[in-house]
Amino acid sequence: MHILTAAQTRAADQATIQAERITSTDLMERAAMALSEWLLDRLARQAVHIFCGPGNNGGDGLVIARHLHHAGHAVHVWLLPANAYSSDFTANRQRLPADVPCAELDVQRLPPLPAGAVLVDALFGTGLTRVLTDDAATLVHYINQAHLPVVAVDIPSGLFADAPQPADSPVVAARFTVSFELPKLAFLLPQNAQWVGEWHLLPISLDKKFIHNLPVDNYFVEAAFLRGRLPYRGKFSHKGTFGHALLLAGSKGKIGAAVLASRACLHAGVGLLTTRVPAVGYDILQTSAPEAMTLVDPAQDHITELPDLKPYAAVGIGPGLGQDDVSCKVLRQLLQEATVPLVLDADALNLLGTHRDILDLLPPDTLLTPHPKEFERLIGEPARDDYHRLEQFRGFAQQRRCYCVLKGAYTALATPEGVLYFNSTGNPGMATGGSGDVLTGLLLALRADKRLSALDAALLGLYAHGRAGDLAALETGQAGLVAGDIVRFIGPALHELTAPVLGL
Ligand SMILES: NC(=O)C1=CN([C@@H]2O[C@H](COP(=O)(O)OP(=O)(O)OC[C@H]3O[C@@H](n4cnc5c(N)ncnc54)[C@H](O)[C@@H]3O)[C@@H](O)[C@H]2O)[C@@H](O)CC1
Ligand SMILES: [K+]
Repeated sequence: MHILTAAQTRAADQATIQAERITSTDLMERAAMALSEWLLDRLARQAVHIFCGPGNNGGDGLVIARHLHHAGHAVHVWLLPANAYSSDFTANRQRLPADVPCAELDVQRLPPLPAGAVLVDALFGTGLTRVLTDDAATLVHYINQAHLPVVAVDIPSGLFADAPQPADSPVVAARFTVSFELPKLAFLLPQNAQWVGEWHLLPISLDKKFIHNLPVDNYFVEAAFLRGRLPYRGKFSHKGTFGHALLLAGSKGKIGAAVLASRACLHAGVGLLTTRVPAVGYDILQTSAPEAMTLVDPAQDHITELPDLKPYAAVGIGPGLGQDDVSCKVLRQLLQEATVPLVLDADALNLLGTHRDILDLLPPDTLLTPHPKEFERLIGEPARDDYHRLEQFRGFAQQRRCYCVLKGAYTALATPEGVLYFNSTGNPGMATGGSGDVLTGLLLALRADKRLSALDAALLGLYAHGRAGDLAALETGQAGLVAGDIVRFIGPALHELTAPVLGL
């Protein structure tokens, strides 16, 4: 899915209106009708108070009021006085049945809101041009202080759709944000979670061809986006078809990371896996991941030597590696000698952050998987806010010609071309030790598969990781989920993504 800017969203609305030969009032009716049905599916008998601004967001609110009223709900409409109103607002103001209570708000004397009411925020949408002040700001504070559930229409009022805003800007804190057709960048950033709440998208048949041709820097990745990218396993496949991967992982006390990454790699369909561990890990790995071949380092507690790289189709390094100087030498040597795809995680990234000269050795198309703290160490500069972090992240991948993953609720992938892909799967249960090691193993398996491009391997890996976590949580609950549960569901998650034979 494309993630559009506010300006592109307006253009897509206009293109749809022209292509379908409908009016903007018709499109508003379609959008607000969909939202009314979304509300009707969830409302019990609560009174609904709808706050309408002067533009088309307010127009949506008026249409919703009409539909809820016709469905037999008690609806109250509150209008924010303004000097001018949009034509679709005015048209729908006139269509509001006379028996729906509708009043202009006097911000000096705001009415008490009844306990148990549901509030609909239709004050401002994507037409917001500046931070809210004066009456609009007073109204936002009043809504937030009511401590009643708020459903925001399209976007919480006061929130910019795709740009940072000054601290302390008044923004409605919604429990639900219900938007149309495509997600907005603002919904994906942790700093906005307090306002956006749980967001939902309703399809309104915007012009697909127009949207497809719009140049965008950001995508939201759902299953449909990945359809056909993971080829089926042909009847005459053999181990060599899926590649032989090498994993360098583990140090004393952190052999579990090597085990989890190895098991994830095996369950993601790698042809063969060799795992390099220090001697302390030999028995543990042989016992807990017997399908992996174990290549023991001469040292007891840390990896100190790089094995011959010739047999391998891809190499992963980092989980539980430790940050010993000798291991750093191994990393340096790997970056200098490798001619196959690399996956770098955890301590490998921390070592890059503390020995910044090795960053220049990163081969093109290397896949790095930092979480925000590791990313900050990697670039050596804290981010001002989530938007700034995204731009640092995009810039890093472009400058280093690498694929970089930024782990979080909507894990993002940045490409060497500077495009961002936000993953849609996963749940808070996955915020648990070892789930990053699982991701590394999974990505390593997909990078060893020569049938996949670097981009497809990364996108499929991120999606399958989150999906495996979602499937696991159905069984364990989120709190009960441990990284090993994610491993168990990698197979089913990849199976869902696999292209059918002959693409039919
Ligand atoms: N364009 C379309 O065809 C559709 C639009 N839709 C709705 O229309 C919304 C966008 O409507 P508009 O473009 O009219 O914009 P909005 O309704 O978001 O806001 C525009 C109004 O707010 C005022 N305004 C902007 N910033 C302000 C500020 N900081 N303080 C006070 N006033 C401010 C403007 O002067 C204007 O009167 C979407 O978010 C969505 O809810 C939907 O009905 C779907 C179809
Ligand atoms: K709104």
